[in-house]
Order: sequence, then structure tokens, then C-alpha cells
Amino acid sequence: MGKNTKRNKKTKQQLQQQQSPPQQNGVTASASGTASEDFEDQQAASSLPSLNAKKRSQLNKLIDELLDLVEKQPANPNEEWKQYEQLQQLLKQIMIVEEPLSQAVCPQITDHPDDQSRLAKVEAFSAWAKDGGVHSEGLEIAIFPGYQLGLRANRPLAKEELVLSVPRKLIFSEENNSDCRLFGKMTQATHLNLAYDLLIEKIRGEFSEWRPYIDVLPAKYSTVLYFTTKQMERLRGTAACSLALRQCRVIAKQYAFLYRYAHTLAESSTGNRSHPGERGLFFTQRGLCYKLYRWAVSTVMTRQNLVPSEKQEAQDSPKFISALIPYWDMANHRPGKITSFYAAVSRQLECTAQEAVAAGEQFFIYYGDRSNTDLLVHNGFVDVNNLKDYVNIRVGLSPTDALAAKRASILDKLNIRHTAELRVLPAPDFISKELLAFVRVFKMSAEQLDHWCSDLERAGDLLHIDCALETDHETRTWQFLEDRLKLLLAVFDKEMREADEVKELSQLQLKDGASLGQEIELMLLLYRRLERSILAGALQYAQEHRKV
Ligand SMILES: C[S@@+](CC[C@H](N)C(=O)[O-])C[C@H]1O[C@@H](n2cnc3c(N)ncnc32)[C@H](O)[C@@H]1O
Repeated sequence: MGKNTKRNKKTKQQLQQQQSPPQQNGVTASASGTASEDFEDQQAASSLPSLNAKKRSQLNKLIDELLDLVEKQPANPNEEWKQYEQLQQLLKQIMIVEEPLSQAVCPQITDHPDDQSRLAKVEAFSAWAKDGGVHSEGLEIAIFPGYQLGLRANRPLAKEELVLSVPRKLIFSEENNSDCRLFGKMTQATHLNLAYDLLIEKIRGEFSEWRPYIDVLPAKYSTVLYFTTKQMERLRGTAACSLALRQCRVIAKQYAFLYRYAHTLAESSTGNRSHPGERGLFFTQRGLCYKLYRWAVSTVMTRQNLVPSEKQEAQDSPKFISALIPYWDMANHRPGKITSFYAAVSRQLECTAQEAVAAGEQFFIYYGDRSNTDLLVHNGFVDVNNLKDYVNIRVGLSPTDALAAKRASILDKLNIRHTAELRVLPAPDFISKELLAFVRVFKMSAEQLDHWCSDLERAGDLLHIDCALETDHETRTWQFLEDRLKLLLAVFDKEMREADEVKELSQLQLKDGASLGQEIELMLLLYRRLERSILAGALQYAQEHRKV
């Protein structure tokens, strides 16, 4: 891999034969890069349209408006929703102005699945991966309806057999050799660095050494960043809504910062390699647009894994960085156990089979314990067989409660925050022990609080379902849970009745060759059904307990 791929050599030779300018814009090639690499950068940038001054000033204004909007912290769900609607309007206008640019840097975005066009690039990608040292002999990439692409066993695979390895040099991370990195002065988290790096490679197009990999990535995702306002409306009243809206806000804000840095704060860049970050800035100034940022962030969100950093001192505690792992990231998820690990000695990601797989069957990996809320917001799918699902509900002590300090001291002992998101679970547990303990503390009378505060060492008993408590206290606890769950379910019904959900779901499930929009709608309906069923199960459980 790296700079010596056959493909890249060929491109460079061809370019040198065609023209040989070791200078661009009066800048000689720097010590850290070759003349042909600098020339390639100029070539890559020259195919991008530039926006005229009028459009640029329109965009600058829209970005300022966007930043003003997202700076405001919404006080309640209604304000949050209004802010989201305004944000969508602004992003729409931004995307219209940026259209010529987004056509050039992320073309082929239609609402139709791009599985076939991706599959057409798989042969070149597989050859590139093999050349780079990927071992995947028992697997091949194929289309699986409902999953887009995935991995198929081309021979029987034994349980625990090592089926896939990807060497470090083919793992895409902020630690790959590139002088595009270190963008600006933004203190970024590792996944942001990765998204940024990917964005640069995408802009470099045919000149990127990662092109065969980028070519097989989806052109569009079903993450919340791609939802229409109407689709997002389906999440209103669910536990995922606020998270999803926050995600849209945060990504828009990151985009606006990146834009502002590139277009209003930084000087125009020639891409000179002797200055850290210059090449990154050079490409950002020429190719950044919201559609591209959304794509890069969604690629990272849905496909990243953590690998240990190799740029740290031996005595440091291990640091992990976000990475994209070509080929491995074609594997879809199924409940089970994690079977992918980074082997530090051989410097490669190794993946074993979590179960025996017959030839022709899909090979799955387990992505880890995640609720469907988390999967929906960050991975763009839900798992109907999720054994680790839960629904978070928000509870908090009231600042006007005269007994709040005493309640807080018991919660502190239990390591439960005074305002917290606590879990409602599927059968057979229904109510997490933290949620039960919180409500028990919340519903204690003054005497009961004095009793429990006098012996805080016993506080842990409150986590147990059969903790001996006075009947009226238990009744108040379960009544609170019942009322709260009823309220949540009533909001569900207000947004969309259960019968309508079932009807729409069955209509969508019948459709073949669904568009991305329909797949998102199906996912949203499934999500609602799964969350509703957890809440309804817990409600029944709470009602039974209250009566005991
Ligand atoms: C790491 S990628 C796997 C490869 C991907 N299917 C592709 O076409 O490139 C993760 C994405 O695959 C899809 N996916 C993975 N597991 C899934 C599942 N159990 N059900 C539905 N979609 C799934 C989701 O779109 C998810 O964001």
C-alpha cells in the first residue's frame, strides 16, 4: 500500500510524461513531497469547480446564520424541534448553493440503492486489498437485500477459524503517512480527525491511494443526517429523538467551523508540504461542502473501529484511535460475541468466525452491546433481535424539593447521578436496578430518608427488587413508574397510533427494491415498534408490582 501502489506509480509516470512542471503557483515542491505529488494535488484540485464571489458571499452568510442558530441551547423538546426545522432549512439552502461542488466531489447521490454500482468496483477493490496484504480467502463481497453489501462465505467456515486479517498499512487512520493531517487549530476527537482525513482523500479523487476502497463505500447512508424532516418526525416522542436532533446540530456545527476556518479565517493555501496541515487546508478550501462532510462523518460513524495508537510512549496508558478497516468493514452485524481484535505483534486486525458458516451463507460479526437507540442514531440500522436493548428515560431530583439534599446523599452512595438517563429493559428485567433505586429514593418520605441516611452503607439494598420496604413506599414507587410509562406511551400514540404503525410496516415490508428513503422509513417504524414494546412490557410489569 502507501505511496508505492502500482496504480499510483502509473498515474505519476503518466503525468510526468504528459507535463513536467515542478513548480505550481510559483512554489517549488517542498522537501517533504515530490514534485509529482505536488503536481498531482494541483491536478486533483483543478478538476473542481470554484464558486463565484456572489455564491461564496451567500454561503458565508448562511454559515454565519447556521452558527448563530446552533449556538443556542434549546430549553425543551419543542424548542429543540423548532431549532432542527430551522437548521434543515438552512442546510437545504447551503446545499443548493454548493450543488456544483457536491456534484463534483460526491456524485451519484440518488435515492436508489447503489449496491450494483458498488459491486462493480469490488473486483478492483479486492485486488487492491490482496496486494496490500489482506487475507480473506474464505470470504467474498456480495449483495444481501436489507444489508446492502456484506461478506459471504465461499467455503464452509469453522467456528473460531481466523477468516480475515487486515495489516496496519491498509488500516486508514490519522496515523497513516500523510501530510494532509493536522488541520487548523481545531482540537478534534479521533473520529473527527478520521472523518476529516477521509474527506481529503475523497476530494483527491483518482489521485488518492485509497481510491479503490473509497469506490466501494456507499454514496449515501441511512444515518440521521440523511433524514428528511418528515422522517425525523417519526422519532418525536421516542427516546431517540433528542439524541438524533443533537447529532444533526453537532455535525452541522462542526461543518460550519471547518467552513469558516477554511474560507474566512485562513489564508488561501497553495498546499505547500513544508507547513503542517497546508495540504489539508488546500483541499478543504477547494472541495469542502456539507454533503461531503455528512458523507465522511456517516462513513466513520457506521464503519469505524478503534485500534491502538502506535504513536505513543511505552509508559503511557494505551491510547486508541478511530480507524477504517477496509474489507473487514464489509461485515454486517448479528448478535453474538466480539471476534475481531488487533494483534499488536503482527500489526494487523484479525477476525475469527463467531459461529460455523456454511458455504454461500452471509458471514456476520458482532458490533458490540448497543441499544437500538444507539444503533439507529449512530449506525443507521436497528437490530430486531437485539439482546442488549433498552430505552433510556430521564429522571431527576427537583431543585425545589426541600429533601433533595438527603435524596442526593443516598444517590451518591449508589453512584447514581441526580439527573440521569436510566434504563427500561425488555423482559425479563423490565426496570433496571438503577432506575428502581432512583425512584425509590425519589419517593421516600422525610422519615424514610432519615432512616436510610442514618445507615448509608445499606443503600445498596435499594437496588434489589425484593428489598424490604414499607408497602406504601413501594406502592408510590411503582405508581410513579406506571404513570411515567403511561405518559411515554401516550406521547407515542399522539405521534402515531400503534395500529397505523403496524399497517405502514406491513406495506413497507412487502416492497421489493426499496429506495433509501423507504429503508429509512422501515427502520423508523421498526424502531418505534421495538421501543413501544419495551415500554409496554415494563408498564405491565409496574402495574403488576403496584398491586402486589
Ligand atoms: C460496517 S458496515 C457493513 C457493510 C455495509 N452493509 C455496506 O454495504 O457497506 C455497517 C452498515 O451495514 C448495515 N448493517 C450492518 N448490520 C446490519 C443489520 N444487522 N441489519 C441491517 N443493516 C445492517 C448498516 O447500514 C450499517 O451502518
